[in-house]
Amino acid sequence: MIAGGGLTVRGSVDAGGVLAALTAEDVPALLAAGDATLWGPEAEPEASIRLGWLKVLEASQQLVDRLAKLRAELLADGLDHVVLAGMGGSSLAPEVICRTLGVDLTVLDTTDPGQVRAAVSDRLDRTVLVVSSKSGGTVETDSHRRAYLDAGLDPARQLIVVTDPGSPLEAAVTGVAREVFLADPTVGGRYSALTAFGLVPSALAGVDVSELLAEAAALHATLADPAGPATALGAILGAAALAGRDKLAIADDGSGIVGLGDWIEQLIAESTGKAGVGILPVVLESPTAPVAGGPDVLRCTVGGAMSSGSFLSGGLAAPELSVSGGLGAHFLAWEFATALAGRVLVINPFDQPNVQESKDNTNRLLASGLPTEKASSVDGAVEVYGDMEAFFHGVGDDNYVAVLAYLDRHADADAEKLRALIAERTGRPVTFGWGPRFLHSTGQYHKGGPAKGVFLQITGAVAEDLPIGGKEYTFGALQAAQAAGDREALAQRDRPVLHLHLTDRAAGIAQLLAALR
Ligand SMILES: O=P(O)(O)OC[C@H]1O[C@](O)(CO)[C@@H](O)[C@@H]1O
Repeated sequence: MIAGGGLTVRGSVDAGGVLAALTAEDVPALLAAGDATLWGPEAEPEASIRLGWLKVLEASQQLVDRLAKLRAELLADGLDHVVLAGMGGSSLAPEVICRTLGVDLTVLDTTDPGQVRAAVSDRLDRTVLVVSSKSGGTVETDSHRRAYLDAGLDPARQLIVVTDPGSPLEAAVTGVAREVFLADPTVGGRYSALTAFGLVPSALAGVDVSELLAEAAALHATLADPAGPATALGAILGAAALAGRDKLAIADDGSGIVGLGDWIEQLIAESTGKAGVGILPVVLESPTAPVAGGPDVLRCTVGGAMSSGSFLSGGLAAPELSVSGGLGAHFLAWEFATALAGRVLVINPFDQPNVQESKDNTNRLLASGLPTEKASSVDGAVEVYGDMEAFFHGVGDDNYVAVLAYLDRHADADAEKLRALIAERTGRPVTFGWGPRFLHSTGQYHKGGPAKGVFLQITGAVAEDLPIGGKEYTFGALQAAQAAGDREALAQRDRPVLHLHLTDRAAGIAQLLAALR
C-alpha cells in the first residue's frame, strides 16, 4: 500500500522492476519538473507543448473568484440551467465533478438528433450554454452552438465559451458571447480536468471547485517522490501492460464518485492506444458486473474507501489494483500515471494520431453522400448488415468486443445492458461506447492500439431530424456519416465490424437484450 497527498494505491501486481527503472532514471522527478524528453526524440516536440497540466493549479485557483462572480450574475439574470457542449476531454471531467456532487449539469456530447433536440428545448429561457473546445474546430461542438443559436439563445446573455487562444471558435465568438475563457494551450484535452475546461462549467453549475483544487495540490506535492502514489500507479499500469495485462477493468466501489471510469477511459485509451500497443480500459457497471477475459485483465477499483479485501464475490472479487482518494487527487494522479505508463510502453501519451481517420471519412461522406448498403437480413426491428452468428463465433481468446452505439444515451439507455450480456456470452472483455462520444476516447485505441478488437456498431432510426444552421447537412446526416466513417476506418484495418440498424429503437434494443439473454 502506498499513500500520500490524499491518495492511496494498493496493488498486488509485481511492478518492482518497472518502478526500479523509473527511479534509477529519476523519471518521477523529471516528469514533475516538466521534462519533455522522457518519451523519446520523436515525441519531444509535442510533449514540450503538452506538459502545462503539471503547473496549472495556481492559475486555476485564480479562476475561482471570477467564476463565483459570474455565477452570481447569471443567477441574478434568471439563468440557472447550465448546459455544456463539448466532446471528450472538454466535457468528461465536468460531468464527473457535477454528478459526484449532485449538481445539475446537462452535458451535450452527441449528434443524436433526439438527444440534441431534447436538450435544446429544455428550459431554454433559463439556459446558459457553455461551449468548450480547445481546438475550436470540433464538428459536434460547433453543431451544438449552432443548434442553440437556431433555437433563439441570446449569445450576449446566455453563451459562455472556453477555448484555446487563437482558435477559430475564439474568433467566431469574441464580441458575441457573454464571456470567453481562454485556457492554457500547453494542456491537451484529456489532461485538462483541473484547468478552465474542468472548472468553468462545474463552477457555473454550482460546484465549489476550491476543494477539488486543494485535493490536487496536496497530491501535487508528492509527484516528484519515487515512493509517491501516482508513481506507484503509473508503474503498476505500465508493468501490467508489459506483462500482457493490457485490459484495465475499472469499477467504482461505492465511494460516491460518479462516472470517474469514463474519464479514466478517455485519458488512458486515447493516450496509450497507438503504434499497435496500449491499455484498454473496460468500464464496469459495478464491482460485481461480469469482467470476462483472463490473465490479460487487470482488475481495478477506483474511488472508494473500501479495501481490495472487501470484495468477496462477483466480477472484481479480487482486484489487483485499488485507488482511493478525493476526486482532485484522482485527476492529477491518473494524468501523471498515464504519462509514466506512456514512457514504459514507449509511446507518446500526448498525441492521438488515428482520431483523424474517422473524421476525414465523415467529411468525405457528408460531401459525397452515404453509400447505399443492403441489409443481409432483417429480424423484427433489427436490420443486420453482416452475419451475426459468424461475428460472435469469430470472437477469439485474445479479442475484445467493442459495442459502439450511435443512439440517445438517455432515451436509449437500456442499450448499455448489452455490455455485460455480451461479456457473458463471449467470455471476453467488452467495452460500451456511445457514438460519437467514444470517437474522442476509445476510438483512438480501436484504430491505433493492438489489432484485437471486434466491433458491434448499432445505429437507430431517427424519428425527427434537426437541421444545423449554416450547414447543408442535418444532425441525423452527421450522425449517420460518423457511424459510416468509423466503419470504413475499421474496415480499412481489416477489423471485423457488424452493423445493426434499429428501425424501432426501443423494440430493437429489447429484441437484442432478449436474444442475448
Ligand atoms: O476540445 P476539442 O478540441 O473540441 O476536442 C475534443 C476532444 O477531441 C479530441 O481532440 C480528439 O478526439 C480529444 O482529445 C479531445 O478531448
